[in-house]
Amino acid sequence: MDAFRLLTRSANFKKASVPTADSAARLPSAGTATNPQLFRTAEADELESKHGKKRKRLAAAEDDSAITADLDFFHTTKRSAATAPPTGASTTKDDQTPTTEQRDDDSDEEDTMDEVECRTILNSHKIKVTDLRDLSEIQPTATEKEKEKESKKKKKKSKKDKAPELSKKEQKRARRMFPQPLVSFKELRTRYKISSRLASNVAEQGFTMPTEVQLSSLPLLLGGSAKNISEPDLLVVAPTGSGKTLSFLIPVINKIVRHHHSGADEHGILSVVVVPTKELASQIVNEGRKLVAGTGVKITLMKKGMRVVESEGATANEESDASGSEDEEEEEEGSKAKSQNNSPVTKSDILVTTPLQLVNSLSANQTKPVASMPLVRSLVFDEADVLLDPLFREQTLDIWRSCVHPDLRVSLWSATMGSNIEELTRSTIKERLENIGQTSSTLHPLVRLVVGLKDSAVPNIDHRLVYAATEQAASATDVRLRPPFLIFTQTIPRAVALHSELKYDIPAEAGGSSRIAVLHSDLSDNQRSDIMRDFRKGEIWILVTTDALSRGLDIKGLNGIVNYDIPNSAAIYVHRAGRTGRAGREGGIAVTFYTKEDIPYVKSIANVIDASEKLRGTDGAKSIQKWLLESLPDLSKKDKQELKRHGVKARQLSKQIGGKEGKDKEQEEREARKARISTKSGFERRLENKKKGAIAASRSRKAAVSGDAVSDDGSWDGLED
Ligand SMILES: Nc1ncnc2c1ncn2[C@@H]1O[C@H](COP(=O)(O)OP(=O)(O)OP(=O)(O)O)[C@@H](O)[C@H]1O
Repeated sequence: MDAFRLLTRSANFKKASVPTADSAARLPSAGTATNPQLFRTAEADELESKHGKKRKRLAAAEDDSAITADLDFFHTTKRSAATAPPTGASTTKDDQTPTTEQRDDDSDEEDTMDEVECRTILNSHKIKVTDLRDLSEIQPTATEKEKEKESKKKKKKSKKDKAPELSKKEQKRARRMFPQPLVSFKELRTRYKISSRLASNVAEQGFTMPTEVQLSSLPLLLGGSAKNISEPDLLVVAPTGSGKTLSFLIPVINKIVRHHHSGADEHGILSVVVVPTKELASQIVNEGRKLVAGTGVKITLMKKGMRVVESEGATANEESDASGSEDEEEEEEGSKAKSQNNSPVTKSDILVTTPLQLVNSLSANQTKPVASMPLVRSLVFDEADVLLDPLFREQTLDIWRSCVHPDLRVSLWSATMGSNIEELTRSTIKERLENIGQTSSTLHPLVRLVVGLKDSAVPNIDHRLVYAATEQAASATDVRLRPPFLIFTQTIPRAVALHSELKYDIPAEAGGSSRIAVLHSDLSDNQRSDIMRDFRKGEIWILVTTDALSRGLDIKGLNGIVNYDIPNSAAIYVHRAGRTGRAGREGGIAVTFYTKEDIPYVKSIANVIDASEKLRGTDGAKSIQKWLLESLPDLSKKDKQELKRHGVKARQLSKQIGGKEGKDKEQEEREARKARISTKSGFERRLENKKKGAIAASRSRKAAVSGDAVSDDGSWDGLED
């Protein structure tokens, strides 16, 4: 396929190919205001503004219920007078001076919704909250009633005294929860009494209304919304780009502020956030730093060689000074320079890490048993399904088990979650408690929160499934993509090959090859972070990558993604596509090319696209036609697993290039030819080669006549002996 022609159609500065002002204004990169909520009804709007209005009287700030209010995606918003922290506020002591919000502390006390209102709002936002405890623990009174009924029946009909059994429907109903939704960020302070400094840091982000996952998870995690429910362990499935990061960071930070204020003489890591990639870890640390400013809470990115707990042989004077600066870089540099054993124990409250880095640190690079982290109260697994996938599972569970505090709460977050994760979570919670000698009666609830349709792509982006017959077949499509965008391939060699094929095609007037880069896990950490920095800054327009960047990466102005190779599973499609259309932004495009080798694997992706288009509710313009869905073959479970593990077979060869010893040169060349990604057909290349050959032959003939030797490529080869 003529990939570059397709990929850069809008990077070409010819007039005709530049998108119109209208279409450009709709693009994520235009940074226009948007409503970050994906699902809502007029009924919910009415209820939310009714409850919002009560607060408006008390809080002198902007109206939360305005759907069209400007969002500031580029962080140019200045702290407003109403939300600004007091001048000269201490950077370590929080909540010293009363702010507007503090004075409004009691404002929401009586503004409690009834269950019908809560239910209406949650349903309208497609939010489903389920208590996963045993039924007897959830509604002892209901079962008591059932028992009574049963015994009456028994008397009448003289039946055996059996335990009551609820129908599946009744069980589902009994498990449903309707926590009071958070209709505005100001409620964080007024109803949930979070730290005033944290509340003003949230306000400073300029967000006008909570997204679905925020409005439902924050009340659960901050407590006080669901009757008789203490802070639960939480399993969250919510769309990509829906603001899950803020949802877990706010409660984690608030808990630490409270802990600091409680006067507890404990210093060390209190919360751990585990994520699958370094890029995501550093992105979360950046988000976290905005939220912890001035709260006295410290958030740190896990780095190689960092020590996170006191291990045998470490002495107190090896610890870094608690009064030391907040400058993370300084500390990170310091820890890099020293070997792990004599480097100081990191003084941080929140650690953000990939599983392997933390396990290596806790086990002296896996030479000792994994040390425990006795103070950790909050453990967050972001992209939990991949963390609990066999690839990372053991490391993730090691970290979980190493958190031995009895009050530990765990939360698992992702846009996709296999059914096995729920069971694994349940059993690990029980096992951990048994290991630390707690009985199951001390179990707190495990709650599941689902926003929208489980495992589906966001409804606010356009999907294109493009058939390209073979990789070399030219494809005529009307897909327009405007940088910045990401291109995903199945393997590292394919990403490298595609990058080499495309890099010289960017016109010099557009910045040439510096506008395109390739990022994958074989690059060094520094190379990866430099590339990410330049991509975020807009210096790189097109980034070719593997699934290393398919999860979590948040670049608000990303206009689209291209699946140059189809994803290995429907879940990966959801995550790759979800790199665009963040926080409800419209205009993003996800293009997926498929060749005839891919046909057996396309159906699950077509199904995801179909579901997302149904969710959007638009009639007409559907990219997946019914006939296509019906004609695509279904994949067996075994084949699905095989695909997930190894990708499309036809592209596996490229993984092996240069990887096997003892291969003869000819074989390697043959494989390299297969791995090469070409924007020209084999026929075109053969023609070109013939032409080159003819020119070279003619030159050699001329040279022979004049007595000179010229090689095939026209360079001087010297005189023959
Ligand atoms: N209430 C809000 N209003 C507007 N934008 C928001 C809001 N909350 C978060 N955002 C922004 O939305 C973007 C996506 O947030 P985030 O990265 O947390 O998504 P996510 O749900 O973790 O996505 P993914 O599943 O892809 O990791 C971020 O740029 C964030 O700043």
